[in-house]
Amino acid sequence: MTHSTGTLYIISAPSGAGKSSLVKALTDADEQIRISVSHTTRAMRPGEVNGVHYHFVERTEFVKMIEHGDFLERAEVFGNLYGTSQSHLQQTLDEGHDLILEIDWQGAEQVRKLMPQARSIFILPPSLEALHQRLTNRGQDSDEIIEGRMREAVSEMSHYVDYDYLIINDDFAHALDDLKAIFRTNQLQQKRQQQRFGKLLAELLG
Ligand SMILES: Nc1nc2c(ncn2[C@@H]2O[C@H](COP(=O)(O)OP(=O)(O)O)[C@@H](O)[C@H]2O)c(=O)[nH]1
Ligand SMILES: Nc1ncnc2c1ncn2[C@@H]1O[C@H](COP(=O)(O)OP(=O)(O)O)[C@@H](O)[C@H]1O
Repeated sequence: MTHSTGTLYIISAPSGAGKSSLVKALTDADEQIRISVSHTTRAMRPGEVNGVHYHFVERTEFVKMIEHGDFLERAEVFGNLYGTSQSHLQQTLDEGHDLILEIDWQGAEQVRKLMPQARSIFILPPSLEALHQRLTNRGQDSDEIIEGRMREAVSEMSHYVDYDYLIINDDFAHALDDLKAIFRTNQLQQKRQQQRFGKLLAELLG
């Protein structure tokens, strides 16, 4: 009997680098990979759905959740609170699903300490100009918000060295192939470990 647990992935990137688009394309192609839905106090964007893109909550509710110890990790980003709730996280992994946390570098530091087996991926844009262009083309944030995100981008990007994998999202299809290869490689490693574990257990049990 082997026990198959999924892998926890942390994915970070400066706002607008293409992290959500890449993760969506990855999970559309592989239904065993799940995305964790964070809680946030930021305002909902047009087209966003509560409970799908985020759990949108008031600051008072978020603070209550902190006090109850509901979060695995949390951080203040661009003046809003974001956090990963503990509920369902371990259950999803135990069911054998890989789970993606799309979180910033501060959250990544907290998760690495708590779950050192997590794999982390950083996504970079090809240039700051391209990043600005993508934030503008996305058409969901005001100029003021875009400028704020551009100011934070360099500081967020300076943390890429702490991650296991680095992807440059220049051509989308290439970046998606890189992302798929990371998951494929880890899934193979996981299978090998399970086979070794099964063999060892069979030997021990005779
Ligand atoms: N620490 C932490 N960061 C998060 C979480 N959810 C989202 N973020 C980060 O918050 C930042 C802003 O997210 P969002 O407002 O959706 O903007 P977007 O990245 O431009 O789509 C992103 O860089 C995310 O990595 C979370 O649960 N925890
Ligand atoms: N490789 C790419 N080339 C051009 N545009 C891209 C690329 N990847 C993503 N985009 C676009 O850039 C914008 C920001 O992408 P998004 O996934 O929302 O970024 P993030 O989640 O990192 O903030 C979106 O409009 C998306 O369609």
